Amino acid sequence: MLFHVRMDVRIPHDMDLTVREETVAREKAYSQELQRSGKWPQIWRIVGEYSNYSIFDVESNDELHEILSGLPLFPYMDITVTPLATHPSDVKA
Ligand SMILES: O=C(O)C[C@H]1C=CC(=O)O1
Repeated sequence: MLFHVRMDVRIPHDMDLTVREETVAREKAYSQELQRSGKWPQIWRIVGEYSNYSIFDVESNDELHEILSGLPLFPYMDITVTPLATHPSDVKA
């Protein structure tokens, strides 16, 4: 199942710098492990924003929720999930 996910990062300005750097480093490692596994095949920075558009390829809504809620930055993100279906005009389908 494919999902389009928008993540808007909203780290509080008063967060301790060391905690912020450690959390962002853990986020990067978590994300890259999922990218290597194939569960998170695409991630794109949205120009001019601390936000990304991502594609997830997972087995279920529950799996996606588990992945997203495990993001170290999850408490500091607004997340919008859009389920994707095959388009009838897609030449690859
Ligand atoms: O920077 C972001 O867009 C937030 C987050 C998603 C993956 C990652 O490494 O950081």
